[in-house]
Amino acid sequence: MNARIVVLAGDGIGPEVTQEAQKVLGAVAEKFDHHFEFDHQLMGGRAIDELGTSLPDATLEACRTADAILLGAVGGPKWDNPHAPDRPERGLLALRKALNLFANVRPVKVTPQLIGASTLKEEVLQGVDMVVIRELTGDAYFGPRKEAGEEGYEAYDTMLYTRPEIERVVRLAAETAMGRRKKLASVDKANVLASSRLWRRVATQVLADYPELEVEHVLVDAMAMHLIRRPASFDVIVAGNLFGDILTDEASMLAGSMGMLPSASLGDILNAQELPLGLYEPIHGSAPDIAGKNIANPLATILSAAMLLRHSLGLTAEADAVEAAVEAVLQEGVRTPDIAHTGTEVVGTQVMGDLVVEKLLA
Ligand SMILES: NC(=O)C1=CN([C@@H]2O[C@H](COP(=O)(O)OP(=O)(O)OC[C@H]3O[C@@H](n4cnc5c(N)ncnc54)[C@H](O)[C@@H]3O)[C@@H](O)[C@H]2O)C=CC1
Ligand SMILES: CC(C)CC(=O)C(=O)O
Ligand SMILES: [Mg+2]
Repeated sequence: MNARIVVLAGDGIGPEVTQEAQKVLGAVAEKFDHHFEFDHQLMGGRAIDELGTSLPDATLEACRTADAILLGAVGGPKWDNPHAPDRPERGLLALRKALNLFANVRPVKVTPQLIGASTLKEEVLQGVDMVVIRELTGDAYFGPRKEAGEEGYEAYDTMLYTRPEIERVVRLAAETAMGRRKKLASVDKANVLASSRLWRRVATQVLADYPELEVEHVLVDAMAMHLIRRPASFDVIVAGNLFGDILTDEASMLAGSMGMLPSASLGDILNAQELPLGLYEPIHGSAPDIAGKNIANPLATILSAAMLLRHSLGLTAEADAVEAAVEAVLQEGVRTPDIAHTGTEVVGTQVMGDLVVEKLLA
């Protein structure tokens, strides 16, 4: 097949990890006889530096007309001034909103080979296999906000959810759970927040259509605890934007590292007539502390590329092949520093990408 994939490398380790994922996609094209065009576009901090805006019009247009989008990460201390007219993260939020990518699907799976890389006990990690669906275009990230002035007296963000925004993401989560182990946990803070009380009411109404599902409503603070106490008991978790963002960084440590969790940001896939345009990115940020050192783990981005193949290009065998190649490399005991443990061989970002390609083409 022919496909145009927009690559938004971004800032920090973004270019390092997307380079490896592109290498793997190139190998997929070679092995399975596809033609992938990689269309590199500016977004985030580099776009602010070069074009004065975090989401240039040309980037948005290239994304709208692409078959799929692969993103590294944006942001960094260089752009942290609260009084600057634009911020790298704003471009990413605007892109998600403009493409109506309201569901961020974050699978969390514990690979047996990585249990030794975790600080958690083996009996807690055995059998962990969940999907967190994080609402992506609402909540405090998009509600009315006021930045503190120079005097720093007052600032606010507004947690705002509407009924349709909750309905569509909970329905997507319910359908996902129906195709899995039929268990769904909905996360909120309904004891305190009005937006969470609406979330719980709407979720309860939507889930009444799914009597086969085993449903639990969990307060977010308790969820932070349950995630590391009984992670294997969760199948699908649905949460608002802010809670889902925080809980998945926590959940990444079940898989061993932030460098291991991929994600797909999707729109209305339940009613789509054709393969959906999606944005695929690791859950981590631009990791300025390790940028430029060739030590970032590219596997989250490579696994995001596998999700891209599966969801936006419909290439299931190819996606499976990428995931199998990643597993084969881990099986051989090769690790980037973030997932290294006793008895493993430590390699850099580029070698890790090369080894995945080697396994894929073997
Ligand atoms: N989607 C995006 O573009 C996101 C951007 N950010 C931005 O990234 C910047 C840094 O944020 P942080 O809070 O430091 O979060 P971060 O996710 O970039 O890093 C957190 C920690 O995890 C480590 N880490 C992250 N990815 C890794 C990888 N692939 N391999 C090995 N170690 C990895 C980092 O070295 C750091 O110690 C900020 O400007 C933030 O706004 C943060 C999250 C998401
Ligand atoms: C950079 C932020 C907009 C979001 C974030 O942390 C994420 O998408 O995981
Ligand atoms: Mg995050």
